Amino acid sequence: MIDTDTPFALALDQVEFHWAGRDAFGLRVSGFRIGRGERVLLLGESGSGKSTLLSLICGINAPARGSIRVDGTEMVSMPAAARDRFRAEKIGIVFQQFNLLPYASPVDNILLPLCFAPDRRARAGDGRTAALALTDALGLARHTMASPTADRLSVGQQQRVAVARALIGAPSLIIADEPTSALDAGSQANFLDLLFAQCSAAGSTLLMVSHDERLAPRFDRSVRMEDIATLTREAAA
Ligand SMILES: Nc1ncnc2c1ncn2[C@@H]1O[C@H](COP(=O)(O)OP(=O)(O)OP(=O)(O)O)[C@@H](O)[C@H]1O
Repeated sequence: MIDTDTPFALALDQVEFHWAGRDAFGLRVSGFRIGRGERVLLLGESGSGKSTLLSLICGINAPARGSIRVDGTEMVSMPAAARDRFRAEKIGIVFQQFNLLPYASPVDNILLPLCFAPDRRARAGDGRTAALALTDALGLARHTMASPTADRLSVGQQQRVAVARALIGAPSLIIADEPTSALDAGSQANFLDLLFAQCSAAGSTLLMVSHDERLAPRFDRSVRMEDIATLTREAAA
């Protein structure tokens, strides 16, 4: 459900970004907004800049100019350390490659963001109990969660641990970069059911990236990269 009292979970205006050393290659977004509680699918071909855009929204990279507001707070003007703390509190991220710590346990992986986010840690309460409640809801067996290290899990199990890590402590914005790409169609539908249910329970807004248009009907709205962003490429040599 969309909360209209606080209009935007995410607002980008006149954003311009260049990768270091690639001045002629840039990504521009004139305006993009997501309402609180919305579930938005971001579609785009490989190389269209989806992951780059997510890195800007998460504050991992900073644009050369423009405004990026999460829950009404401007991220672009923040010093890098403040931006890192803000990201840990406000944004749960499911990375394309999951980025789990291979030699840490599944539970310790899930608890990791809470180390840098005191408000989120307080919301989670007892971290271990919260982590296991999430993984139960995401369909991970307790014996899987008892694995001493995350690298012993299957890809699908790692994916669920990565989602639990993003959701723990109910951050206001969940960013997921192609989290269903390793799943067959039946598992994808089931995974989205679980993800949506957990986002609703946490009151989190969801922005999910995919190149799979068939997922669009499941979302409140789908947006194509080419409709919100312009890529400027270097001239061919
Ligand atoms: N670290 C980097 N340094 C320089 N250029 C980069 C870097 N990361 C990505 N790019 C460039 O940015 C462009 C967009 O890449 P990006 O990964 O954002 O696309 P994408 O839409 O997420 O692709 P995919 O669906 O294949 O993951 C590519 O041309 C790539 O070469």
